[in-house]
Amino acid sequence: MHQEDIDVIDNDEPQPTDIVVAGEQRPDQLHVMPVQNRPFFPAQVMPVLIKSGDWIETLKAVGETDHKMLALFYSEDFDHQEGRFNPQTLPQTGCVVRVHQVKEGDDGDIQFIAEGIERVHIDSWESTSHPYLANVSYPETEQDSEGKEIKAYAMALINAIKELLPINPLLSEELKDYLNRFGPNEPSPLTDFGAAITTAPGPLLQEVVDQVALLPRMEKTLALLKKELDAARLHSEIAEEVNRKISKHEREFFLREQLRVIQKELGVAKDDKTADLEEFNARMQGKTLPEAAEKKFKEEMQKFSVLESGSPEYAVSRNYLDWITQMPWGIHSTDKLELSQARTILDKHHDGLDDVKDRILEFLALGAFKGEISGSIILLVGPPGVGKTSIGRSIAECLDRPFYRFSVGGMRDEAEIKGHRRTYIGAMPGKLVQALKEAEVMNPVIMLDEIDKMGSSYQGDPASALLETLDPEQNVNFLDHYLDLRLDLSKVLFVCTANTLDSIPAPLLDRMDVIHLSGYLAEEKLAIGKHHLWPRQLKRAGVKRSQLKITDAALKKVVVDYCREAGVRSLDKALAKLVRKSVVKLLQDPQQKLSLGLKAIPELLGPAKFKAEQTLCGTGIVTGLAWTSVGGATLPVEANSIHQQSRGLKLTGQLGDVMKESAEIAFSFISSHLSQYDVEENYFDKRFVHLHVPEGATPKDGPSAGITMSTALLSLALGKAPKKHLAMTGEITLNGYVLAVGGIREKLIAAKRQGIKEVLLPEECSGDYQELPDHVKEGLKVHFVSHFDQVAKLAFD
Ligand SMILES: Nc1ncnc2c1ncn2[C@@H]1O[C@H](COP(=O)(O)OP(=O)(O)OP(=O)(O)O)[C@@H](O)[C@H]1O
Repeated sequence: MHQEDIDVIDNDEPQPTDIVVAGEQRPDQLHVMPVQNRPFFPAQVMPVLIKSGDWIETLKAVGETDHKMLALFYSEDFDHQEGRFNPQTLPQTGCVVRVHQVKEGDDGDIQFIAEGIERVHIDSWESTSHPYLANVSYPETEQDSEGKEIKAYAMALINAIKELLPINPLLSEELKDYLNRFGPNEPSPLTDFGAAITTAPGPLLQEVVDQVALLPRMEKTLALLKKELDAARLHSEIAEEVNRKISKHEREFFLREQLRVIQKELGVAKDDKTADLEEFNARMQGKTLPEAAEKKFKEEMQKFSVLESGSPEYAVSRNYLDWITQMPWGIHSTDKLELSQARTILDKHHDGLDDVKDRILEFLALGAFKGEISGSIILLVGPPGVGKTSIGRSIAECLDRPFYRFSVGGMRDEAEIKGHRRTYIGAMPGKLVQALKEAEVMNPVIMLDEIDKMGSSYQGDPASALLETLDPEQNVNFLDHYLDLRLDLSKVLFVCTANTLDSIPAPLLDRMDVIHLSGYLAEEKLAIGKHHLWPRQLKRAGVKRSQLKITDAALKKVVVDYCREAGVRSLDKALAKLVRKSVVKLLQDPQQKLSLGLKAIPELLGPAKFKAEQTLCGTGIVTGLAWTSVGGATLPVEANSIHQQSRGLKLTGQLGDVMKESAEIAFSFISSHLSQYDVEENYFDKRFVHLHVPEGATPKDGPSAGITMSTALLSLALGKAPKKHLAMTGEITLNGYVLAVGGIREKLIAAKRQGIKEVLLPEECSGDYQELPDHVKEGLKVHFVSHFDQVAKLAFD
């Protein structure tokens, strides 16, 4: 601001010699000027700024006087801009000041230095417009500085001011000015000075100005100073706290930065991006990439190197490079194709399963002959717990390849096989890429579990994606959407597992070498339990073989009375339970040696779940054989005549459509051929027959109970029970021909489990039967039939 001195007014700096001793010069008339914000105190020397040019008149008038004095009055509602005020609203007491150094700025502001002298009262007004002039009087302040109370207050005031000084360093300047003008023992100026340095609001300060009497003034000032002190203390505490917090953060930041710089200087660490780039390059050492992949990798590295590390693109690119560089490009494990060793490995992990092992050895032999295993997919089908997964694992061990297993059961999204496109947030490669990454070679054994339970949804059909993946013609160029690169999967050996073939899409099934694993016989389970499951359970529990034993008879009891399912999983669980319960006993006396005998089994496992053979038998009751995805089962069929009022057939037992039709065919055939079997021709004409297949709650379907239902109806008509310990399976036609059915092996195993001695099978199944291992055939008398006449003969003669 350009400032221009106004020559009419004395421009001297206020000098100590200018001090006006009260009473020395007391004009009766003074010009009056209001001040905003806070009142002026007699002990102050302060610049005063006025925004309106109108007041220059007043200041000029003051300049023309000898004394150069002006009365400043505090006015709450005075507006400098407007320049006017209501003289009636001024407080009672103001302050006489001497005016120095009046300066007028370009923008109309006026500034002068006011040196406070003493209190003043307005008695009457001479002029209530510019320049304002009033008749004034000067209230007397008693000067009893020796009074005890006053001295005490003065001390208290000095102490409070002293305390304020270090908290607000600006005050030290003001104190210096004050001490230049007054001695430390002048209580009135001291009191005014004390009030002036507080930040109390204007009205409170005016109360101090109005208070002419010294003692109450000191009291008021002391209260204001104490308040100021409290506020100042709180303020400094807060400031300190904030500083402490900030400085802690700053300290950490600086230390970290220093550490980073030092590490960089020492070559201990690089910045993240450089480290990543080096890591990615290092990972690619020794890998042979196809040309397209190499190009893509280089492009992506180039892009990554210029990306800002905070950008979202950076994270996407880094993730992509992370995946690409972890792929085992060009790395293959060398197959071990020694058949004798393979046999040893298979035998080590699996009891029985000779036919399965033979098939696998044939498969490996073919590989050995060709020099490599490629182009075939093995499908292991069988009920749960028969060792499909562990056979798969053993194949990998035989070949000395890494093994990776994942379940495709319930998979509904094609992207799980082929990956998501990179544009999606959180995109990931498909399972096969993940498998290769994990296996670290391009030719692992990958097991796809539960291939029969794959779903499909609007997100695509994973079965079709799998078709492409497994097809040796196509998987040389398998494309994962995330990597967007062609991978050669033709060297991977895929082993799939399923419980049933029915739900596997035909084109997929077509590409696979199917190996059946049917359920185990009791003797096989016994051997598996003894040689594999029991030792494994002991090992898991950390129990020595010598500490806990199980007799063969006890193990057999567990197999026969507690675990009759096709696989050995529940046997494994039962053995685990035996070990668990025995460990509790061993803990009580670690030295003792336990041997679990026949008696211990019900004690530890509870009552037997299966009772001794109780095949239903009698007139109208025939045992059939069924196949389910969890193994074979015996299936009794009951026929009964309810009344003789009308002809009719009622079917119960949760039968499916095919089975219902099969029952009707059986009924039609038997009723139309009764005379052939020495029963009166119209036996069924006036009989209402009920055919039931227990267990009623289990849904059943399929045509394979055709001859069983026919035999049950014939037995009813003949009034004669069929041979005991006989079971049968076969579809029947309307003319009594017996057609082939599936699952012969499982059905025979189930028959043996139930103590069946004789079985009737369709003639067409004799081929399947011949292929069965001897131990399955052993102990069963099998008859092959092609027409129901033979069935009737064998069942009732
Ligand atoms: N023949 C066998 N000899 C030794 N152990 C066996 C044999 N068959 C199965 N087991 C054991 O039984 C357990 C269950 O086998 P596994 O998990 O391979 O069954 P799975 O057929 O794959 O069943 P799921 O269809 O339910 O996956 C495994 O611990 C396995 O080692």
